[in-house]
Amino acid sequence: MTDDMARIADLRVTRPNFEVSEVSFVIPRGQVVGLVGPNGAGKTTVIRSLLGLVHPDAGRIEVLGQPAGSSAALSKIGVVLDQPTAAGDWRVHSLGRRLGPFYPNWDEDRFLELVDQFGVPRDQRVDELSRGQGVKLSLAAALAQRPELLILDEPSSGLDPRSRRDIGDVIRQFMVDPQHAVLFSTHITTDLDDLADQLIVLVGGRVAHRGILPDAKDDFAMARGTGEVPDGTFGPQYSGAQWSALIRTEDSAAFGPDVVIDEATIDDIIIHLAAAHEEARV
Ligand SMILES: Nc1ncnc2c1ncn2[C@@H]1O[C@H](COP(=O)(O)OP(=O)(O)OP(=O)(O)O)[C@@H](O)[C@H]1O
Repeated sequence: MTDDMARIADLRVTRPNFEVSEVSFVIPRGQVVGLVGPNGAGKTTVIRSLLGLVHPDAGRIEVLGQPAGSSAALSKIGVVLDQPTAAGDWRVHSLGRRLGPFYPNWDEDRFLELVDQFGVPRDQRVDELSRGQGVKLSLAAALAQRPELLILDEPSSGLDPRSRRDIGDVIRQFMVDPQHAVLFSTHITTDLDDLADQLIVLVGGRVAHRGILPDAKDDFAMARGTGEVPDGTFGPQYSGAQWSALIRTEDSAAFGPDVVIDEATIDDIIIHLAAAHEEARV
């Protein structure tokens, strides 16, 4: 059995005003991979390519050694996409009966257990659920398929803090099995703390940074000072006379005593790499 759940190599997807380009990464078994980046960075496009819902212009994608989108690959993947489910007028409790036949490993008891655990009302119509309840229902359905790979596209947006913690707990429980893996795209980067093993930062359709957490954060630091912004900084932002910018941690010693250096958060990395990308475009 391969240790890699999925492999993406040199993915290119060309849109009229946008291109995902040279995106390569691996989702190893036993890892939670966090996919982050600003709006429009290409996260959903990469996820949809992994599911075979988007046909790449170039590159290779394999899930469990099978081509993306093949039934063999899809049968092992549980998905929560960033769109409401199409099962509008169905009742929550009937979802399992309707979806189950399409999934060979469907576990109805697990589905209803998760529905109750998440506080989703069993008798409610699916199209009358709140956004957060809809996400929880999708997650319950994804896990009831007994997948090996869980793909979550912004599951935490619209969820209250308690619900986000519940989702984190369910992912941790899923990851107790070392054969499992998760790809998790999010804008709430603190949700990746203590959860993600690997971080992939997409900016402008390209991988701007990738690494194993928590070290991936340590590759960068934040610098701030006044006056002219020194070379070796990324995406400076200004507040009055003060600038702040991302730097490579290994370059810290090159900045003089007037530059204050702090740790960078994942948000700092995204914001300043995106700003640097925008600067490079003009
Ligand atoms: N079907 C499509 N046709 C044309 N352009 C598209 C299509 N799907 C996505 N795009 C464009 O591709 C770019 C990347 O979109 P994508 O949804 O992958 O980004 P994202 O990182 O998931 O963004 P967000 O964080 O806002 O959800 C955007 O500029 C979007 O307008």
